[in-house]
Amino acid sequence: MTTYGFIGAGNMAGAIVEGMVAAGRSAEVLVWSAHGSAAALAERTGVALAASGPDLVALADVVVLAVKPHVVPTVLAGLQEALDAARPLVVSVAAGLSTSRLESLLPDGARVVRAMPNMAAGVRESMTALATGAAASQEDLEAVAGLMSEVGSTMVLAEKDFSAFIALAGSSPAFVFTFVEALARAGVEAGIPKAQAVEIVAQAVLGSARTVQVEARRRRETGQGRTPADLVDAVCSPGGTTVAGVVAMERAGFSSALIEGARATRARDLELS
Ligand SMILES: NC(=O)C1=CN([C@@H]2O[C@H](COP(=O)(O)OP(=O)(O)OC[C@H]3O[C@@H](n4cnc5c(N)ncnc54)[C@H](OP(=O)(O)O)[C@@H]3O)[C@@H](O)[C@H]2O)C=CC1
Ligand SMILES: O=C(O)[C@@H]1CCC=N1
Repeated sequence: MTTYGFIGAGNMAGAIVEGMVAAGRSAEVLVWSAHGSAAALAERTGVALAASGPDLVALADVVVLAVKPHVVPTVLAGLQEALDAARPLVVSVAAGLSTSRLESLLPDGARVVRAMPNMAAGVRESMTALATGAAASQEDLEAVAGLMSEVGSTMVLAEKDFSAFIALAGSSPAFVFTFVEALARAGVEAGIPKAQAVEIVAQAVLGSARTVQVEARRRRETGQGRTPADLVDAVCSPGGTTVAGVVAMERAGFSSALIEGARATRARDLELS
């Protein structure tokens, strides 16, 4: 059994750990953080809490760094001795930190895999990108894919594309949550209670996403599936309600706003690195 040790237990580690617990793999998880959030996560989910960072490193086969990017150098500086002794596989989910930057902060020859998950890991629907560092093997990649595929879909991605990926998947749940909140507010304006409006919009988003996936699969397999643009056309009856809404949304800059959001996210990731 592989033991996955999480350093940092905030939003992202919390989502992955909750996904692992939902997958029945809580026995493989160990957590630690500096100021009490790991203790709270362990209490909430029943996973084991390490006594200290060095203890976690000594016990884990795979150490997952889930602290903010600017905290990673300090955390690794405090763990050098333990990392050098145990030589675990190190996984980072931090935005903006390349595998080569991570390797420069670790003992020589450290095996590093970079992962970019998203918050949907908590419901086992993350979209996670993976890239290996210079010393990591195919087996190392498979160990991390084994962890992340328990909490959603995974894809191996060239590291140069991670900034774009963060815009499309790592950060995009916040774009979608903003969309849900805004559309639900429109429902409230029209007289629907907020909780009911959120439930309605969430199911509409879920169903739309599933439709895109099913059509994309059909397109791959048979060449017949519809693209997202085809699906927009399928909902827009000529002279109907939807096209009136889509035209008004585009007049207000909906597509441009999303593209600008993705560009700013990508630019910020490049800036962090
Ligand atoms: N949030 C998201 O949707 C996503 C986040 N990420 C990446 O995940 C990483 C974590 O982000 P997120 O979970 O949102 O951040 P949070 O602020 O929610 O969590 C950060 C965690 O770091 C811990 N921490 C802070 N300082 C130290 C320290 N010196 N030693 C050990 N642990 C420490 C905190 O615990 P304590 O206070 O107890 O020390 C806390 O549990 C980031 O690098 C981010 O780029 C990647 C994809 C998506
Ligand atoms: O906002 C951030 O920097 C992190 C990385 C991806 C999602 N949250």
